[in-house]
Amino acid sequence: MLVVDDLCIDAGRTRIARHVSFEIPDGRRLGLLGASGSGKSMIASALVGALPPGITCSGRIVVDGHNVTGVPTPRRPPAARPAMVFQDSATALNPMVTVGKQLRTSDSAELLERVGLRDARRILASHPLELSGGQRQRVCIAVALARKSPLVIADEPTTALDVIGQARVLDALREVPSLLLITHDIAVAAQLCDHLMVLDSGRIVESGSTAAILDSPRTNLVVRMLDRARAADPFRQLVVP
Ligand SMILES: Nc1ncnc2c1ncn2[C@@H]1O[C@H](COP(=O)(O)OP(=O)(O)OP(=O)(O)O)[C@@H](O)[C@H]1O
Repeated sequence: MLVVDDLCIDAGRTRIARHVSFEIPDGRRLGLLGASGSGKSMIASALVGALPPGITCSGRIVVDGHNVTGVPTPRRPPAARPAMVFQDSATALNPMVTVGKQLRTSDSAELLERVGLRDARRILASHPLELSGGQRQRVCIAVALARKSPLVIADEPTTALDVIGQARVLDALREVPSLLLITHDIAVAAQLCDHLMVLDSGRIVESGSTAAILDSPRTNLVVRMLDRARAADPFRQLVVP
């Protein structure tokens, strides 16, 4: 269980996140939505204690009963270490170490298969920069799954993928115990998440069950997101998972 209480994130005098509070009870899949620059990735970084230098936070982040505000993941008790899929797969992996060595698990081929990577032997022997962006993105997801953490935080995990790759990754993420999915795409969030939370300029402007938000959005921002998603792909229904 994750509890975030009154989280504020600041870059000097600029406030990036404003009094953000939410919970992820065990078993929940929460989608964090918002336009580019609204503060989604910064909130994710705060949750794993990895804010960039010069960025500060206040408030409280509690994971599995431990107050871990500002504490980097490796220094936390094991139960309070969410697995993180960072947005930039090129920098998230160590370029000098093969995928196989970074996955470090006996079921690595099966994990790669689960995220839609079939050529497991070649990929395990490759260094990250020998892979395509979409392959690297799926390796990052496999690395997060390998941690077997009760909570996975995935920041835009499907942006480099085609629709088939995207579906495989969403299926794999459906299996994790609890999930925070960060995305600007309400159609992706609606496919995977039972609850949604919408951020505008660092402030939560709407939150609730996916069904309630799709049925009766309360803000113009969400109405516009839904209109855009339906116009972009009229064949895909926005359905409640
Ligand atoms: N290192 C930094 N120093 C100062 N400000 C930063 C830094 N990194 C990001 N910001 C600012 O913080 C705000 C939130 O950025 P963030 O990356 O969290 O947005 P986001 O919602 O994840 O956007 P995107 O969907 O484009 O990834 C932006 O205004 C950005 O300019």
